[in-house]
This record gives sequence, structure tokens and C-alpha cells, in this order.
Amino acid sequence: MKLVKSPEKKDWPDIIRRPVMDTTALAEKVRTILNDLQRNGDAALRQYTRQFDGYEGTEIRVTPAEFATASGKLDPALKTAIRVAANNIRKFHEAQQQEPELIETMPGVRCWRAAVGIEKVGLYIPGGTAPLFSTLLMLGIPAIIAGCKEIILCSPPDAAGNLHPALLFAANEIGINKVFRAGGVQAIGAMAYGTETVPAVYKIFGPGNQYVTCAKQLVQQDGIAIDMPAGPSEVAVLADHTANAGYLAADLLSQAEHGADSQVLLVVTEEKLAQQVQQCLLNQLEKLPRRDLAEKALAASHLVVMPSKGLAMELLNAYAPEHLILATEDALALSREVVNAGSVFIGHFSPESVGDYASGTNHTLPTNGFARAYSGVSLDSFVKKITYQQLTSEGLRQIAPAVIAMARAEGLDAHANAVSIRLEKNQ
Ligand SMILES: NC(=O)c1ccc[n+]([C@@H]2O[C@H](COP(=O)([O-])OP(=O)(O)OC[C@H]3O[C@@H](n4cnc5c(N)ncnc54)[C@H](O)[C@@H]3O)[C@@H](O)[C@H]2O)c1
Ligand SMILES: N[C@H](CO)Cc1c[nH]c[nH+]1
Ligand SMILES: [Zn+2]
Repeated sequence: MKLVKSPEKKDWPDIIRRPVMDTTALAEKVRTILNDLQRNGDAALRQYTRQFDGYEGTEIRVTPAEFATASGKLDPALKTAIRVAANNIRKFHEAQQQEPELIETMPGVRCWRAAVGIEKVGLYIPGGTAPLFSTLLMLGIPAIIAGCKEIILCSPPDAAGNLHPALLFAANEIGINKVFRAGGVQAIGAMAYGTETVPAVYKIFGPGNQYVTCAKQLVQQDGIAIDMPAGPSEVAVLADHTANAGYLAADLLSQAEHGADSQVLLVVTEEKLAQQVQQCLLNQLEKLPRRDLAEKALAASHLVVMPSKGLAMELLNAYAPEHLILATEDALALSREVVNAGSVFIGHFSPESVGDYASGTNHTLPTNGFARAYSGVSLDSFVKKITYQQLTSEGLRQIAPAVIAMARAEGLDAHANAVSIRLEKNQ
């Protein structure tokens, strides 16, 4: 990590910049694959799955037999863990349900708003370098609670065409059976435009690498909704003299190991702590199977020594991290100063990994600074809020002067007539 001491504000943009690919070249490549998918459907899907995932077979949809054998391939402890996580995620998202509230804005003018599940949704579950079956719980459970009628799921297969048994087990546990062997841009294209095998959906969810994120952004131009740009993982940590250097290093590595394009940021108020964390990083890295990826991510990351917590919070809000850990003695109070972050982890016993898997909050979160304006996935992401109104004849009589006056002033007489014609009949 690059150590920076008391940076001036003019140097902050360098600290908070994410390591992104050349977006013009990326978008061109992604658009070519999407166009091919749109034109050639399953044939293109099979060709790119062969090219990028090494699967030579032709079977796109996962079969009932594959679901049936998945459970037997898993350690019982992992099945219990998946059920614990699913329960917590279900509880947290069920609590987001709201009963429609009826408001009488004027006597006889009743308005309300109700949530209706999006009919067709597509979930992308990353699987390039790690089979993220936890993401399936994070997306599938709120989709089911929301009442989405058609829920389909894509994830890249291994070279033998297999999806991880934990992914199939988790899908089966929560009741999703339309699962397709498709990854990357080709999966997003298949769900956006539909193929002979993969049905088209109205909204696509899920994190992924830069190809996936770019594809999601491009299909939006064709009218397909997306949850948000949830790209390479990131975590920012603020630590003071009460923090434990070993815990901090572990937290940083937990996100750095996602991929070479992940990024972490540590902001400390004590220089001594910065040195201790660097030593802990070296020690812990040695034992990590994904050391190479983590080292690359750390090389593009910063460790900043700040003279005050106030300035540290200003820098962190400017960074707008996907995850923010507050490892300070006054963490709860500081959390109230957070204005830009996807999800916040408060105190020394709230590692970011608990949110990734099992605390109940959603781990599909905005990256790359999008937390300035976007929220993470929630139950709301899977519903549309439809507004309703019902007027009595008395209600219409009450509201008529306002509507007629405004319509005439806008020069829209037909609008005014739609009200006045009813008043005439009622008199
Ligand atoms: N923000 C979030 O909420 C969140 C949550 C979980 C994971 N993530 C991120 O998701 C990402 C998962 O990435 P991944 O790569 O492991 O899996 P992935 O499933 O996102 O991507 C794998 C696919 O990428 C495509 N691909 C790979 N190289 C390509 C190339 N050169 N050209 C075109 N396509 C190519 C292939 O089609 C492959 O199937 C990580 O960056 C992780 O940090 C983010
Ligand atoms: N940290 C990722 C979100 O950025 C989610 C995840 C899944 N598995 C492990 N972590
Ligand atoms: Zn993670």
C-alpha cells in the first residue's frame, strides 16, 4: 500500500481514484459481444462460454438431475451455514416490507401507493475467480419476498460445465430453478435480449467484474433496468489508537483478495498504527491462497495518516466506499457523520465479512464512488411502487377548481374538460 502522510486536499483525487480499465476500449469490446448475443442468441452464448469459460458442451440450462445431486456433494456444516445466512437475510429484508398507507388529501380524494414485484428479473452470480453463492442469497431472497414471478439466474460454469454445488443447493433452498450456465457479458446480453433458451427479463441484478458492470450499463440504453453499477469490491477503514492492527490487516485483505482490480483504503490517525498494519499485512499475506490477487489490489491502494478524525471523515465521504469500517473508540457517533457509503461496519467486532455472508444486510453494493448517489440492493430494488387514487363525486367537486384552473392556464382544455364534464352530469 502506498503510505501518504497528511495529504493536502489537492492530492485527495489521487488517493480516491479507482483502478479502472480504459473505458472506451472496454465499452467497444462489450458492445460487440452484446450485439452478437442480440443477433445470434444461444449460438453466440455457447461460443463466448467456450471462449471465456472453456466449456465445450452445449447444455445451457441446469438440469433437475444436477440440482438433485448438489446437496450430497456439500459438507453438512456448509449447508447449515447457508441456512443460517438465508434466515438472517430473509429477516432483514422481510422487515423492509411496508403496508400501503391511504392518505385523504382532500375530503373524498384518496391516494395510496403499493409495492408490486417486478414480473421478470435476472440475477447474475459472479463465478470467474470464486463461486459467489452468497450473492445468490443476497439477490434471490429479496426477489422472492418481493413477489417477482419469473426469477432467472446466470453464473459462469467451470470448464467441465459445472456450477458450484453450493450455488445449486442455495438456489434450491430458496426456490429458484431457472439457472443457466452463462457468465460475463454474454450472460447479461442473454438476460437483456433473451435467447432461445434464456428468457428476457425487465431488470438485471448482481455484481461482477468490469466486463459485467459495463455490460449492465450498456443494456440500460436498450431499456433494461439494472440494480446499480456493483463492480470490483472495495473497503475503506478508519482506525484510531483503540484499533487492533491484526484485525485491520485482515479486513483489508478480505476485500483485496476478491480481485486484482479491488481496492482498499486505510485511514489512521496514528502513524505508529500504519506501520503495524503494514507488518501484519505481510505476515497474513504469506498464508493466503489468493495472495497474488490481494497483492495486486494492495499495490493500487493507499494507507493515509490523517491529523484528525474530522479530516479523515471528509476524505472517506469523498471516497464514497462500498464498505466502510469504523474501528475507533467513538465508532457509533462517527457513523452519524457518514454521508457516502454502501454499508457501514461499526466498532472492533464488526468485520466486513459478516455483511458479505450472514448478518442479514445485502452485500450487493455500489462501488467506484457510486455510493454518493446509489443505495445497495434491498427489497425496494425488486418492486415498483405504483400510486393509486380514488375520488368520490364530492371529492371531484372539491378538487375541480384547482385542476380546471391549472389545465386552462397550461392551454390544455381537454384536461379541464375531463373534470368539468363529470361535474355537469352530477348536477
Ligand atoms: N460490488 C459488489 O456488491 C460485489 C459483490 C460480489 C462480488 N463483487 C465483485 O465481482 C467480481 C467478480 O469477478 P469475477 O471475474 O470473479 O467473476 P465474474 O463472474 O464477474 O466474471 C467472469 C466472466 O468475465 C468474463 N471475462 C473474463 N475475462 C474476459 C475478457 N478478457 N473479455 C471478456 N470477458 C471476460 C467471462 O465471460 C467470465 O465468465 C469481483 O470483481 C468482485 O470484487 C462485487
Ligand atoms: N465483498 C463482496 C461485495 O463487494 C461480496 C462477497 C461475496 N463473497 C464474499 N464477499
Ligand atoms: Zn467480500
